[in-house]
Amino acid sequence: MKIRIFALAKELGMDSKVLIDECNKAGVKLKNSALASITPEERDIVIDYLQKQDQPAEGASDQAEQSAMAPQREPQKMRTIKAMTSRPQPSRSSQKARTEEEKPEIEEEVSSADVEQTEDATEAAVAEQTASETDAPSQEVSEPAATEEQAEETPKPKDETKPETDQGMSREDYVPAGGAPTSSIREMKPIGSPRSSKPQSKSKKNTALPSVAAPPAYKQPVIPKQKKKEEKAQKPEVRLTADILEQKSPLAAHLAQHSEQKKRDKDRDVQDDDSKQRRGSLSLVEARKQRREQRKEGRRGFNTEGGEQQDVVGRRPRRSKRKHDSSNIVHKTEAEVELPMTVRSLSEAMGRPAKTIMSIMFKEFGEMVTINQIIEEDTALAVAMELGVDLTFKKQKGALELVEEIVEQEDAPEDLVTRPPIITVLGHVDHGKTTLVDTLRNSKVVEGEAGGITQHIAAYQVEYNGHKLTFVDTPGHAAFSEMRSRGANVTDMVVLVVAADDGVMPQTAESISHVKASEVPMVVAMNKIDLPDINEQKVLQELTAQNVLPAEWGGETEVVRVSALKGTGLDNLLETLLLTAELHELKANPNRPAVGVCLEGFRDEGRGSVAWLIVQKGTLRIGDAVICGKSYGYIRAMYDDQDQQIEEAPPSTPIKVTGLDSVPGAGDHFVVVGDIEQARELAEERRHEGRTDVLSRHSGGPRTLDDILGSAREGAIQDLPLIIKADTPGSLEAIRSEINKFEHPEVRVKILHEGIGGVNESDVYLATASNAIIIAFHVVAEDRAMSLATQEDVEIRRYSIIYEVVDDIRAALEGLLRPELVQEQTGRALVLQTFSISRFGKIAGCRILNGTINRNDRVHLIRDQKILNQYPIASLKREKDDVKEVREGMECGILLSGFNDIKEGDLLEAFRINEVKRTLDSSS
Ligand SMILES: Nc1nc2c(ncn2[C@@H]2O[C@H](COP(=O)(O)OP(=O)(O)OP(=O)(O)O)[C@@H](O)[C@H]2O)c(=O)[nH]1
Repeated sequence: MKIRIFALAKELGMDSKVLIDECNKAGVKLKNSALASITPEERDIVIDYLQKQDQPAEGASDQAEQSAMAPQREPQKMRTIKAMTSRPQPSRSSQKARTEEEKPEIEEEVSSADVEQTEDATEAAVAEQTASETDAPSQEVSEPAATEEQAEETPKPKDETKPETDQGMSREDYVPAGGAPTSSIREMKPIGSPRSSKPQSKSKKNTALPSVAAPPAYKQPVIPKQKKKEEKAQKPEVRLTADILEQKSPLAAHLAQHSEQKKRDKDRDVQDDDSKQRRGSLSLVEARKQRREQRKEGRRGFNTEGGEQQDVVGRRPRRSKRKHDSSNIVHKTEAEVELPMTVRSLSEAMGRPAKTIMSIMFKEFGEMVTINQIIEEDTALAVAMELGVDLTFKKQKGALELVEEIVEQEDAPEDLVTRPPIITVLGHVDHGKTTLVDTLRNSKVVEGEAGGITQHIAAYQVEYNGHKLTFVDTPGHAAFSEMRSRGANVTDMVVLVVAADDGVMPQTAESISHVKASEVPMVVAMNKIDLPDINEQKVLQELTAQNVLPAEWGGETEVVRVSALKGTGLDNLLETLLLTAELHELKANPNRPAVGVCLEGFRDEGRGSVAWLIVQKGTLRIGDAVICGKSYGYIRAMYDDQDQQIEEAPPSTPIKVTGLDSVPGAGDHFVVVGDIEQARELAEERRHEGRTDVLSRHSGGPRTLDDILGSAREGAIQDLPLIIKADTPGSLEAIRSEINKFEHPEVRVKILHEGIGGVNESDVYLATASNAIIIAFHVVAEDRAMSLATQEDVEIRRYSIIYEVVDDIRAALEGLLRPELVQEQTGRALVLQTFSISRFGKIAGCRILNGTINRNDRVHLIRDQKILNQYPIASLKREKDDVKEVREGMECGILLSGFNDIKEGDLLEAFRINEVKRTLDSSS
């Protein structure tokens, strides 16, 4: 095979002309053309020549190089290669251990050895080289003889010759693949034979490179190892045996359902296809008929089979295109809206579109409002009037109202259990109230008091025959009424202490008035019966004079003789009290958050703020969060009336507690709330508002004559409570006799207390507690009473002429009478025609026959001369406009509220209701 010069030059990295020159020098005569060709033998000669020129000392290796450069030979001839004996023989084991990296060293050894190059050997080397590249590992494993080893390695020294060949190299002739400059002489290989990359690595070591920039370090591309595929989660082996399927397991059921559904779908598809096919062949009329039938069937199926909707072929039930069903819109004539209100909430409350409200507000007030804008009550009222709606406001409950609600919350009858009675002891000073309580509880309270006069309310519990009784000792009846005036009406019954030696005294009389006003049962304890020279009958007489008729004289009041000092008759008193309590069935629910009253509050040096409380409902426990008036806190410690620490206090238990942040006032209610934060908020709200605690104050009843009249109009009061103080018994008698002349079944004067002398604090307290007014005839009020009256908003009316008193009382009583309601006819209208409008109802087209019809009037519906009923007017229109009034001769549209069966020829008789004031003389 001829070898072209240009190919050889390329192989050797030489210029073709240079190679031709070299060939000529080596004795191989050639034409001066790159296309000239040489035989392989000639090529070997040339190469040999070139090598000798470059490396004269390494002549031995030239032959090896030549053999490496040798063209293809048949591989079977490789066994004829002669091994060089001078070459150091590597041990078998070391050879085996050699790796690819070690090979260059071996090649060096080989190259330095004298190799006897023969033609056969050259051929064999080429063949071996080919084999080594195609199956390199096999070389190392199979090296039967030294000759073979040499044959393997003979191609490698070829790189040693590179520097020589590089000398004549030009860049134009050879640019190695990949652009990296290389000076290695390429070995001659048969066409198509793979090249070995091994010698190239070696060439870098020994070749003299042209002075060009260092090639970039070549990095063997790292082929990412293929990630080991994650093994799929092993699925449990589920075998659906016939048994399982038959057992109707959920899976079996699902599969059955699924297959059934599939089958059904398939069938339907087939049907559809059939119908499509059929449709194609049917005429239009027939097809329509068929579709109609199918729809009918579908509807039937839908209606009857319900759940089997998938079988239905018919069309879905048509939905209404309207967003809102206008028939559902309710146009109210009365509405209640919660404050604060927005246009939206007002619209919802009245059942009118927000747009309408906004347009009214724009027209009437020139206000542009949005749907979420908060509007004032007045504005809302005006809008409501415009729309013919009677609007009321519902105010959101404040925290205080919520507490009040807790206080007044009624318990279910089944939750109630009997509780001890709370008994207040009243009476004149020094008649023995404290001694009585003290003897009952066997302690020495009296001795501890300053001057022996009760300064504070105190409460104690007494046990008798297994029943508990709670006694409240007050400094006097004023305190009792004061408590009552604060709404802290803890007393279930009263023990009126009357000293047998003293009889009924002014404060006794006042106490009686207070008790009567409070309407609690009373038991009289005739005390000091141990004293000599007492007149029991006289005491009974005086009681009777105060309208307290003793039971022994046929009255209702039990009078028990006792000696508080000696302890005489106390059993009898306790029994009487228990019996009275039993009669009144005093019960409370112990299982609810505690509610009660503060009897007294004070600051204790050791314990801080201490409140003397009495539990009315529920059970108070240590740790409860409490609000009491404007004070709040946790119940830190609790003491009973013996000053013993206790953990909880059921209903009717008097206790002293610590833990409140400040000292609460007497009469303040306490309430257990959810947590301390809530208690704090409530207390702060009260303090912030600066208002007197709604719980500790009066219930907000009327205090003046005008108030009384005002509340009377609401039907709240039918009694006129009076306290009459006069200068003389004669004046008192005259006033009483005049007042008693007023007799009316609906109203009456109720004299709570009458007395000679100026108005005192007791009177004011009584008036406060009973919402009474005080008549002061020819007398004035004491300074303290006056200031108290101002403080408590109690009216003290001063008179000097008896007829003025009578006239005012008459006016007050007449004010208490509910006004008479009189109907006034305003106009009549005849129904000419009716129109049914789905959004509103039936509208009567009317003509006004006489008078006027107002939007706020009510209407009698008259049909065939019979009044069917009366209805308010929901809407009054002239043409399309809402109007307030329609006059005689006009036509209008009337919509009645609550009646939708109006007919032509009906007569509408409009009327309004007027309130006419009544007098005591007029018949009711
Ligand atoms: N002989 C006699 N003296 C009594 C009796 N009860 C009370 N006393 C005396 O009457 C005086 C007044 O008794 P108190 O118990 O302080 O009377 P009070 O009604 O509580 O007085 P104030 O606390 O001021 O309202 C004391 O000196 C008692 O010893 C009794 O049954 N017989």
